[in-house]
Amino acid sequence: SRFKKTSDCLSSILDLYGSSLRSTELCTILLVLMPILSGPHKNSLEEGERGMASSVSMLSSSSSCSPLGDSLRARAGLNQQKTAAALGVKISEGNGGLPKVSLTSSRGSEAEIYLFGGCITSWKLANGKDLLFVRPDAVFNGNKPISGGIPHCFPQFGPGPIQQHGFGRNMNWSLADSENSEGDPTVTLELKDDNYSRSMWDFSFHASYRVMLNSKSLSTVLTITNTDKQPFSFSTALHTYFCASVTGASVKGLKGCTTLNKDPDPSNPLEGKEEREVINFPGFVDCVYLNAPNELLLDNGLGDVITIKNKNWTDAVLWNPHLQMEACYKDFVCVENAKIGKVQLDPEQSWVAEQHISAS
Ligand SMILES: O=P(O)(O)OC[C@H]1O[C@@H](O)[C@H](O)[C@@H](O)[C@@H]1O
Repeated sequence: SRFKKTSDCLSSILDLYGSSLRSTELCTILLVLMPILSGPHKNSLEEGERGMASSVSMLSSSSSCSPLGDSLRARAGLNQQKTAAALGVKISEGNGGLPKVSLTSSRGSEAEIYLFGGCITSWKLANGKDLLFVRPDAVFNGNKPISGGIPHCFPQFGPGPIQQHGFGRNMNWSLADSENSEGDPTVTLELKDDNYSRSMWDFSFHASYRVMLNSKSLSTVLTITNTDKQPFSFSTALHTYFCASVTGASVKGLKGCTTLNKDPDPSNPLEGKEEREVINFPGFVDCVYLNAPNELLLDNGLGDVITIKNKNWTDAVLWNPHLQMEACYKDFVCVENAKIGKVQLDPEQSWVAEQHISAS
């Protein structure tokens, strides 16, 4: 419904699905759209919308992919028996050839997720503004975690016995499912233990990460399930990098929380209490907030106020590296939903946490 001209609709369909359409499917779409383009109602938006709706329903019931699509689907871990990705969900090669899932809402917002690390690297509103930040030193080589967007810290926030922030951000997640509800796409990614994870943390687990894009919000549900025969415990976080002007950025909602301040000594955090209503980023900031409320407000200093709501992410972290990252510290702040205290799971038990970020 956002297209004024049916030809714009057609070119958008081709952009989104061109590489995965069979010629017969393409012909069907053209057959539906041609009468609208050339017929008596060619200037009628209503007719254009109807034409688009029927094309769309055919696309979503399509189940075939081109060879390129098949190889990407395989790399994405997509079950070959399943139908093609849902409307508004596209799998392509991203930076460094890594599989990338692009979400496009019919109301114009967009998001990108790299399966490597299950990392959401971009969340754009309909006006094209990206609210997430990827550091200029980020590498997309499938070895090092992607520095930016929303990396996972799992099964350790850190510091701790295994690598800083755990291994969830440098393993390949797979795309388990995709759907579309009234124009808004949702995908579910999955991660399971393998030899690499077991070399550091010898447990069998299943992680599911549901990502829902709406016109003005991006929501995630993370579910960790113990698939082992013995109990395990973990800590975790969504290490969200937001685009910001660091001199104008501020966070509200943390007054009264117990703080573990890693400044000046990260290995020996100082316990305290947050007294400020509005927290700014005047220099190096690295602080854990225990028992944080389930709603924070981030003014990114760039004209957006972002509401960060959560369920069951009991803690929060603010981080800006200041001069430790001279090249980019002015352009982002991290506001992280976290679970710093260990979650204990018995076999077959699950832990679920939701994050909902929306912009106004
Ligand atoms: O691993 P990254 O993305 O560089 O982030 C590192 C930082 O992540 C923050 O969450 C920690 O509180 C910091 O102590 C740490 O330095």
